[in-house]
Order: sequence, then C-alpha cells, then structure tokens
Amino acid sequence: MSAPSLVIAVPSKGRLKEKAAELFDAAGFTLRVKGHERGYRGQLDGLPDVAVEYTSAAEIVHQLRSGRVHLGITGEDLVRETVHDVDGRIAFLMPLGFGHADVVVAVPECWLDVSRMADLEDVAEQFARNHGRGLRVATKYMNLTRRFFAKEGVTGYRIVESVGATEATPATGTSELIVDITSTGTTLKANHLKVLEDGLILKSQAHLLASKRAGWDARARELCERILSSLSQ
Ligand SMILES: Nc1ncnc2c1ncn2[C@@H]1O[C@H](COP(=O)(O)OP(=O)(O)OP(=O)(O)O)[C@@H](O)[C@H]1O
Ligand SMILES: O=P(O)(O)OC[C@H]1O[C@H](OP(=O)(O)OP(=O)(O)O)[C@H](O)[C@@H]1O
Repeated sequence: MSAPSLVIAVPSKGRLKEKAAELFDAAGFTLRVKGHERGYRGQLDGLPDVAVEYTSAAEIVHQLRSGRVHLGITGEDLVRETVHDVDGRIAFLMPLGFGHADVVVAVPECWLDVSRMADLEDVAEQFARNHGRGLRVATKYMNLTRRFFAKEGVTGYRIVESVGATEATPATGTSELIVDITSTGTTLKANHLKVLEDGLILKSQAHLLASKRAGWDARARELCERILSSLSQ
C-alpha cells in the first residue's frame, strides 16, 4: 500500500466527532472508518490517497504542531492553549460553525462586589490579608489564564489545575474562582457562578487547521485546496 498524499486528523469522540462527519458528508466526501467500527483509521470517499486518523480533539493539536498530519479539525481554544508559537506552526483555514464555546472567568454569584476583572485584584488583597494566600483559580486553560490575567493586571492568584468538573471546585473548596468554557451557560448557572463583565478570554469554535510543519508537496496542496473549496460551498 502506498503512502497517503495527505493525512487529516478528525475527532474520534465527543461532540466534535459527529459534526465533523456531517461536514464531510455535506461536502460530498463521506468519512468512513476502515475495518472495525471502533478503529482509528479511515478514509474519505472519492479521495483514496487521503488518510483519515481519528484521535482526540486535544491530541489533534499536538499532531498539527509537530507536522505528523497535514490537516486537522479541533477547537481554537485547545490550539491557543497548547501551542505557544501558533503562527509559526498552524494556519487557521476555516471556522466550521460548530463547537462554539467561550473561555471565561467566572466567580461565585454571591461575590456581589465583584463584576469586573479589576475587582479581582481588590478581592485578592483582602483574601490574602484574611487567609494568608492568594486566590485559587481552577482551570485546564493554564496558559490562556496566565496571559489574560497578566493583560488585565491581576496578580494575586495561583492556578489549581482542574481537568474535569471545574465548575464544582469553588463550592467544594478547592478554588475561589474558575476559568472554563461555557456554551449554553447551564453548567455555570447550576453551580451558582457568574461570568465577569469583561471576563471573556476567547470565543472559540471548531476550525479546519493546517500544519505548517507537515510535508506539503504539490499533491498534498491540491488535495487541501479541493477539500477546502468543497467545505466552503
Ligand atoms: N458544551 C460545549 N459546547 C460546545 N463545544 C464544546 C463544549 N464543551 C467543549 N466544547 C469544545 O469541544 C472541543 C473538544 O472538547 P474536549 O476537549 O472537552 O473534548 P470532548 O471530546 O468533547 O470530550 P472529553 O472531555 O470527554 O474529552 C473543545 O474545543 C471545546 O471548546
Ligand atoms: O455552558 P454549557 O452548555 O453548560 O456547557 C459547558 C460545559 O460543557 C463542557 O462539559 P462537558 O459536558 O463536555 O463535560 P466534561 O467536559 O466535564 O466531560 C464544558 O467543560 C463545560 O463544563
């Protein structure tokens, strides 16, 4: 079997998987899993020299970063969080209109005096006087948080890494506030959290992305253009 001319990484689970499949269907290139239905390799009907690799949304970012795949579908939030030198490594080819999620700063609803980022520094000072330590911000978006808090001049905090159920951490006592994604707002509301008025860090959605580090020969470029133009119609 000859090597594929172009490799595209597609989410293997979760909410992006189904949407990605619908997208290719609508563009006329049905995605098919090769072999077992739980397999991790696939192909696009009509494009036999394109290899599809199913993997997690987070892993797709690493594969694009290193150039192991030419194209990938994943969320902008994961790219901006994970890749320090995005512009040198990854090109954003097309927003896909699904996987919409805002990365936001949220605090307990009962913090009545806190509505903006600038208020956090005052709370942090008061908190440090009373508790002898800074505010704890629970998040899996550690880099986005550090950059945003620095831009806003907020310093009196430390990050507590949280990989799941982040919204529950203020109530369980492992954080004072959070940075996480919100889509409908249901999870924040259920956990009695409010988004700060100027606490929007990033408006994210799924994108078609290209790796600048992959081997781009003429056939790979042609396939990429064909896929891109079919998806845009
Ligand atoms: N509630 C949501 N609505 C829309 N998009 C979301 C939502 N939650 C996450 N996303 C987006 O989906 C992408 C993948 O999210 P995530 O890393 O959580 O993987 P997943 O496959 O959905 O699930 P898991 O958490 O089980 O790995 C991210 O870019 C994220 O912004
Ligand atoms: O604003 P909402 O519509 O409530 O969506 C936001 C929630 O959706 C995601 O969680 P998900 O349901 O994927 O669970 P998990 O990430 O904890 O697995 C995300 O981590 C938020 O918790």
